[in-house]
Amino acid sequence: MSSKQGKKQNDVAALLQYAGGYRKLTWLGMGLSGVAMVLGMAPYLCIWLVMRELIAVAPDWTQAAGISRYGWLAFAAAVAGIVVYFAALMCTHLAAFRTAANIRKQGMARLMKTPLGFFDANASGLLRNRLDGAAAETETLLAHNLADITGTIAMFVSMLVLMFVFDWRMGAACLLAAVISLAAMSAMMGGKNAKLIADYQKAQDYIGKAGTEYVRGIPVVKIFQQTVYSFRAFRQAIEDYSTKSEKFSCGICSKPQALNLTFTEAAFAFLVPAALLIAPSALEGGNFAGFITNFAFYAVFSAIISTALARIMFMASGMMQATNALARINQVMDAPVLPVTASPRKPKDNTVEFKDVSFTYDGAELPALNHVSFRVNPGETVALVGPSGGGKTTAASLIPRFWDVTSGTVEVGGADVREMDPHVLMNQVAFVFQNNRLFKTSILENVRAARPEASREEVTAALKAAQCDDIIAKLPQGIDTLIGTEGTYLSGGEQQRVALARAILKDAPIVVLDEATAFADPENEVLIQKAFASLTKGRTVIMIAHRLSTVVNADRIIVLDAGQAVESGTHVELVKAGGLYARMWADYNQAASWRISTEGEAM
Ligand SMILES: Nc1ncnc2c1ncn2[C@@H]1O[C@H](COP(=O)(O)OP(=O)(O)OP(=O)(O)O)[C@@H](O)[C@H]1O
Repeated sequence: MSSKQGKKQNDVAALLQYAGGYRKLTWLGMGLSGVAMVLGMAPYLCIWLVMRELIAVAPDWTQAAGISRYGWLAFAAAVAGIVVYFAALMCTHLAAFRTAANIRKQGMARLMKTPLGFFDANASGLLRNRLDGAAAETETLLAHNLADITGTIAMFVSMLVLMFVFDWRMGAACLLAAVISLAAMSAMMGGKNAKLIADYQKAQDYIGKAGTEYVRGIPVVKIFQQTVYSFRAFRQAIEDYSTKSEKFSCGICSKPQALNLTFTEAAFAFLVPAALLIAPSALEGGNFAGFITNFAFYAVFSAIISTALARIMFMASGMMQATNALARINQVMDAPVLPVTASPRKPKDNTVEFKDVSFTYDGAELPALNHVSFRVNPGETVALVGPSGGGKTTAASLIPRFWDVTSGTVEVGGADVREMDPHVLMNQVAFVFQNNRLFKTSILENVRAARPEASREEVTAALKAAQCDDIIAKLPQGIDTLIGTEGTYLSGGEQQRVALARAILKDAPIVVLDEATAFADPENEVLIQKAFASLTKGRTVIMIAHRLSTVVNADRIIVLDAGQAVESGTHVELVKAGGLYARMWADYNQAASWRISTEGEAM
């Protein structure tokens, strides 16, 4: 057996690992399918027996007493074949459904243990779709193709037996066509063509990805009046696909495919000359009736050769699908896992401390954070400010372990976050980031996601504290309204308030929030500020501040510039110090005064 074939079998075995105890059902299904196929051959044998009897008694057909018995036998075998095949499919389907369910479950479990930062580079929706698609493909493969493998093998073996048992010469003539067809098929799949197939599949994958990117970018194209040609990647993908599919078609579908197609249907073409060669000796030998019986049998039987070959083709494509599905499943199963300590430490209090923290993103040359140290005492509010790209979001992301530090430690309550039980860490800290997603479910369930055991009253109170009364009032079914459907969409500012209600309900002693109100109108902004106040009251707060007006009252301000904490102090201290913060404050005030004067002129 070639190593490639071995690998494909391993792929199937690897997929079956997910079936657990149900694997036995797959084996049973495969066995039954083989039995069904042998039973399916029995009617052909009966046809031969009927023909032999008819020819033996010709022209006095009334003497053919046994033919009805053979007829019933053929009928019984055909019915039994169908029943056994049905049972085989029941077994393989049960195992396939279980396998697909297990793949989905294990994949989701793996993704739950993956550091959150992983999803920045690998969209979670895409991963889920990939897993879902591969699991669905596995279902078809395990439910049908595997059963058909044994069926096809059984069909081939019984076909060979029947071919040689009556007249090996005519059997060999029928088989010759099959051999040529198989050789053409293997030439089609192997050698240079294997590369053509791989290139074609890659191009197909690439066009899919480029297409998705293109559709996502349509709004930008429209806004900036760009032509579709600005989507060079997509055009390139189309061109690449057309070249690869042309090469694929010419390589695969030329000679070998022509041979394959011709000879799958050509058993008869070899049978007739073979019969003409054998006929004289049959006449001389005095067994012409036997010869005619055999010829008639092979003429009928040759039809199933093309069926058998078609099944082999399906089998090969099923194996390819298995390899493909497994590769996609492995992408999810091989996702990195957040290391979890065996003996976790408990936080003593609600302090957050960065001790000489450095962090470099995978593949980046420069660190996003460079030896940063600061401490936030329980109940304090500390604001992270600084120019764009300074490292504010990165610093905040290290607290929930979106990523782990490259060096130094991030501590919560005196415990290194890497040494804490992730559940304890998550219960200790509430996070409100800019892209807080709301689920396509009711407002009630969206908020309750923070604490599933919370009562309806608690959710309502959290929504009230997050200034969501106006949102609830305008929704047809109040907090039970499904959002994201039938026109019940929330604006960016409204979504942020619902996300704040979620964080308020969580009632964690430490809050990390990204104060982004860029998309909120003035009315929404006031409400968001009030919601922030409810959320942060009495808690340890680390706030990523984009607008300096919100940090004036912070207990401390850390200025991050190019990954370094360049200044630290209160607003008054930092303005007095005359450094980067003072310049940012001056710029901010100037911008604010420009806004006031232009608004004044407009009026
Ligand atoms: N996922 C990522 N992979 C690689 N580099 C990243 C990633 N996210 C951020 N960076 C880089 O890390 C540096 C710090 O980025 P960060 O988002 O923390 O800055 P920021 O101060 O929050 O900026 P802003 O105010 O614009 O949100 C930047 O140079 C940025 O390009």
